[in-house]
Amino acid sequence: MSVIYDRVVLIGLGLIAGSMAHAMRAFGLAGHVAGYARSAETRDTARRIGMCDSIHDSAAEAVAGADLIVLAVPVSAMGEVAAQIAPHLKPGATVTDVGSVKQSVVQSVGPHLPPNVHFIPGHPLAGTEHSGPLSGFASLFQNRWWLLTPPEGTDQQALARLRDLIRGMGANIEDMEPGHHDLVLAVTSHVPHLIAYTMVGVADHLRRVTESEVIQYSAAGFRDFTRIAASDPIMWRDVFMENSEATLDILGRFTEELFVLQRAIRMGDGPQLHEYFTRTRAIRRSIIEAGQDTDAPDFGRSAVQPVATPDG
Ligand SMILES: NC(=O)c1ccc[n+]([C@@H]2O[C@H](COP(=O)([O-])OP(=O)(O)OC[C@H]3O[C@@H](n4cnc5c(N)ncnc54)[C@H](O)[C@@H]3O)[C@@H](O)[C@H]2O)c1
Ligand SMILES: O=C(O)C(=O)C[C@]1(C(=O)O)C=C[C@@H](O)C=C1
Repeated sequence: MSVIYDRVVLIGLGLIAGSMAHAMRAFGLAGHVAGYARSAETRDTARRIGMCDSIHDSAAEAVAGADLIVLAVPVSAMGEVAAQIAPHLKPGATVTDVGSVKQSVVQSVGPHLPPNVHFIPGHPLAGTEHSGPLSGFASLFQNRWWLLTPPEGTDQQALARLRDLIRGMGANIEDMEPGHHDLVLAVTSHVPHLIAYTMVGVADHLRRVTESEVIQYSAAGFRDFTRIAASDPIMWRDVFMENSEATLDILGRFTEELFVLQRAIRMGDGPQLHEYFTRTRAIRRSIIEAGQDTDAPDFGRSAVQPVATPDG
């Protein structure tokens, strides 16, 4: 593949920036990848593993002469970082971010940036429960969505170039309005994480009653929850602080549904439970058929299993 940007700088050197660095280098998408993180320990680790072509001790030095600047820090730190780099940006450069929330990033970053740079916010829908400079890997974005929220009047050339880079890392792109992004992600990512955190919290309380049983007999469903609930506490604190409105909206709907199921169980209403679970199973199938769950076994893509009747 050909070089899309001569000089890219990654601010924040964790899972997402590390994965971008590995992908850009593996696919030859950037002439030079520079990096900066606030903590000296993170910078040292990034140097040791050769994550980037150069690691800098100040954000100002890192962004000097860069064609693309990627903000890959927790959402609450985006505004502060934008203020630090703003006076040092090259005219005509593009600034993007990878934050999991978009409205608050647009509000906190946009006002700091000079009018002669292009700001195109983004969000790769790809991640793991791991964080930090050692957690990145080049294939993270393969066949994943990368949402962009370009403001009205965005320079089309700058946008096309950023899209080329993202496609070059293996992702598929969709444009969205920031408010809509935050609502969709509240449903598909933020509230599911909150539910996982809660369920593991419940089990932790129970563990004190049942001693080690929760761990010893941990079933696959619960283990999936523990993986999600092991995600970075700073990142997720920020997601809920910065996307509180959509999260509370979806959480309200979730609670209503939970009460419906709770009542069906209390009333012994098997048909209602069966009808509900049949609907949700169809959703899982459509995700697999759309190729969005790369971990799922192949049967989901090639054949549709018969739906069991209430009698089995
Ligand atoms: N982890 C995921 O699954 C995932 C997926 C998509 C998007 N995101 C978003 O990507 C961003 C980064 O997440 P991550 O998982 O790579 O996090 P991470 O914890 O792995 O890395 C964050 C990095 O930012 C640095 N940092 C923190 N505050 C800073 C500051 N003020 N100045 C400079 N550096 C600072 C940290 O030292 C660390 O190197 C977040 O906004 C997150 O919402 C995460
Ligand atoms: O796979 C995971 O571990 C993730 O949680 C990744 C995940 C998600 O799918 O919810 C988490 C947060 C993001 O902003 C994007 C992706």
